[in-house]
Amino acid sequence: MIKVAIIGASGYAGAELVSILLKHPEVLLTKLFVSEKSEDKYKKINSLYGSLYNKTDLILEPLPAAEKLKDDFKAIDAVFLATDHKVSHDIAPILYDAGCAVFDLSGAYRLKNLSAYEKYYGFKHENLELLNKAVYSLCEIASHDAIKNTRMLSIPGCYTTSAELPLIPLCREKLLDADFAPVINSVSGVSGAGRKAKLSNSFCEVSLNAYNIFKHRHLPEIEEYAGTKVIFNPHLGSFKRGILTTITAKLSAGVDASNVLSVFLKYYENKPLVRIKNELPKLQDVINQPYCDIGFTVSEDGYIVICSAIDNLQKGAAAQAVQTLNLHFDFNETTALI
Ligand SMILES: NC(=O)C1=CN([C@@H]2O[C@H](COP(=O)(O)OP(=O)(O)OC[C@H]3O[C@@H](n4cnc5c(N)ncnc54)[C@H](OP(=O)(O)O)[C@@H]3O)[C@@H](O)[C@H]2O)C=CC1
Ligand SMILES: CC(=O)N[C@@H](CCC(=O)OP(=O)(O)O)C(=O)O
Repeated sequence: MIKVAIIGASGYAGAELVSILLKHPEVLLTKLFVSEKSEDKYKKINSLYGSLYNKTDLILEPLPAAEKLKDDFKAIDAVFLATDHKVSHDIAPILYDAGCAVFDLSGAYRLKNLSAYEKYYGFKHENLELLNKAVYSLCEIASHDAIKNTRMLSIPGCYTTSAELPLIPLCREKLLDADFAPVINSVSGVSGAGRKAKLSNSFCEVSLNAYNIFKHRHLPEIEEYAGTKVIFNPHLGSFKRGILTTITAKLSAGVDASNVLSVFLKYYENKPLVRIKNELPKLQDVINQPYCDIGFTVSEDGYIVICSAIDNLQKGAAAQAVQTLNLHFDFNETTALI
């Protein structure tokens, strides 16, 4: 059994982690943390999330101050950071030095392109040594040896997971016309914005609208890992969870639907959490599930439209983080997930 802690456990991604990890036979969920000044400190997590009633009595503890953090985490094998990017940026090195395997769900350790942190995240990255150790854990694509051999695991973004799983194979195998930047339209449920109340996420304000076009922080992440310029159009939808992504691209000359299917099967046939479908995927098939469903259609004149569907809190966050933990500790990849 490994001892596991979650920082940011009262948030949407953190609570999803609790729910998954309670089912994990190799994990002893030991500690849950919120910020030092949290309104929820010392509450039971099951008082915030009724679905956890009778499943755990764990309490949300205030995170100790930085000076104490290293000693307090020496007995912990793995820690999940379900915290804001800057919080993760600041505390990950301390937890790493305490000897923990660190699974960071934020964007703080995803990009190797340093200038993107200032432009898209609004802070200068100051932990370059740890950033160099971080492995970007898109589990179906990343090297499993790399995931095993580092203790700094950076979990991909939610929109990016839904875009990169279809795009990376097609870009790597040069099936897409490089002169035509793929256009990615994604619609996310409101839980993607986190649990804290904000006017833009309140019931009467949420509609269906695009936002942050050309400046969303997942744009540099998709471009870095798919290796292509893209146009990324995120949308907020009036539903709780899930992301449906529709990608329009132009195929390279001579490429047809059978070539696309062969490449998807080459990458994903033996990957239990990516399902290649012969129809366009639906959100309802992946909600509360750890899967990414992918389907596509090709026009007679060589364009392709690919759709992917994930649950933002599962394959887009907590399930992918647990999948990474499973690979890191050599457990079965889907333990506690399916
Ligand atoms: N929601 C989603 O779909 C996805 C989220 N992510 C990423 O996961 C992370 C968490 O997201 P999400 O769950 O939505 O966010 P929430 O806002 O729902 O939760 C944030 C959590 O962090 C805690 N927290 C805030 N400040 C601190 C601090 N200084 N120290 C310790 N804990 C703190 C909050 O509790 P309190 O404020 O009470 O202290 C809360 O538990 C973010 O980096 C996000 O970008 C990634 C993929 C998808
Ligand atoms: C609907 C909504 O607001 N979604 C969030 C993205 C989800 C998220 O948490 O971003 P990371 O995956 O980078 O951590 C946003 O656009 O900022």
